[in-house]
Amino acid sequence: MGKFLRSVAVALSGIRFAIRTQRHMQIHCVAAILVIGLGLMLSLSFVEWAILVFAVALVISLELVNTAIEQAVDLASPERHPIAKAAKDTAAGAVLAATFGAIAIGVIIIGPPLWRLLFAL
Ligand SMILES: Nc1ncnc2c1ncn2[C@@H]1O[C@H](COP(=O)(O)OP(=O)(O)OP(=O)(O)O)[C@@H](O)[C@H]1O
Repeated sequence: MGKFLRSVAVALSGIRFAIRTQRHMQIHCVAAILVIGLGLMLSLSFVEWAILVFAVALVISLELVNTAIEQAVDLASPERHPIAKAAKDTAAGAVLAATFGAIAIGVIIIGPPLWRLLFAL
């Protein structure tokens, strides 16, 4: 296997690890599938797709980084420590901030056409 393919394979195994072990990652993936399904139903514009895909990718990427930080902290500090807590809480905060942004983007982009579809206005 070439160097590039090996890098892709290890990155995919990291994603699989996060999906297998992190409940929040599973929730983000289900939400991403729902958003993409709704987007296909509502025939969004290219710009709307670009913004939605970016928002979804940002949340999933930050959840992966959060998982990496949790693993590294557990390895470096299996005992409880205020700095370990700060590292984990801050990483979780990054995911939360991106999730709020993605929800806002989803409501702004998907809300109006979904409303029209459901209530035929
Ligand atoms: N070594 C530690 N020292 C101090 N506080 C910790 C430590 N490990 C975890 N915590 C605290 O417990 C919280 C939960 O940590 P945990 O490792 O269970 O991750 P989590 O937030 O439950 O992530 P997930 O459920 O997505 O795996 C952390 O956000 C932190 O506040």
